[in-house]
Amino acid sequence: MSVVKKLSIRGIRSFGPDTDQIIEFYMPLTMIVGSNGCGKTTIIECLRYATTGILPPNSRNGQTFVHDPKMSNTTEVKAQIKLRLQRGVDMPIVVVRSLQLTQKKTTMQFKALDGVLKYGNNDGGNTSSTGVKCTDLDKQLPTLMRVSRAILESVIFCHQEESSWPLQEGAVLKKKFDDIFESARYTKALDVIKATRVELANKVKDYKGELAALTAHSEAADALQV
Ligand SMILES: Nc1ncnc2c1ncn2[C@@H]1O[C@H](COP(=O)(O)OP(=O)(O)OP(=O)(O)O)[C@@H](O)[C@H]1O
Repeated sequence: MSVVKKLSIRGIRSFGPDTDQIIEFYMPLTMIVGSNGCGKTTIIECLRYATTGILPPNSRNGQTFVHDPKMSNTTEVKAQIKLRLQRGVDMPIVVVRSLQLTQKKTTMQFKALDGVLKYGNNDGGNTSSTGVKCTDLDKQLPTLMRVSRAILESVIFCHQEESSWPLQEGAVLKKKFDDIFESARYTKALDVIKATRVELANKVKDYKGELAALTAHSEAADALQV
């Protein structure tokens, strides 16, 4: 099981780009309470983005996820989300994701920069990697947390705008459940098991043939010696 310990947000939505805002999470429950627009949803969005790399819906590919540069009278905002998790008794996982929003002449340019990943190993050692590609972080985090990306996306850190997916039409619902239960992986694993069984059965057949031939040779050799 993985536990969320600490989240630091800088330059996301209404969280300004000049200071890190730190949220600590406590066992067994942390309640986030605040007035409308104070940033509760942003906290969930940051947790989801940090663990899966999935941007919030309707965020114009990240452009409205990062703090608006105009609000800080600047042309560029560098944002950072830093998340500390705890896996097992004493195995920390730290992920740092950096984002950048630049005001060009007529457009805004959003960039997700390479991140940082640190985690403790079973043998007591530590792995620390900087400049990790976002796509690699997206794959590694769910594996390290031992939670599938689909469950992080649609269940644990489900965005409020997407939370009615259980009421959607059959095909959409089936796709969601297939993703959550990783049915594609299960079907693939079954195919691999079936193919391996056939391959091993053929090998057994060959070995049996070889054994029969060797036994016959051995009996012939014994007969010659007598
Ligand atoms: N790109 C942005 N730059 C700066 N501020 C932003 C940006 N996008 C959203 N905001 C502001 O961030 C806040 C978003 O807050 P959020 O939706 O997280 O609040 P909330 O506490 O969940 O509110 P509610 O209780 O209404 O759901 C709003 O005040 C919004 O105006």
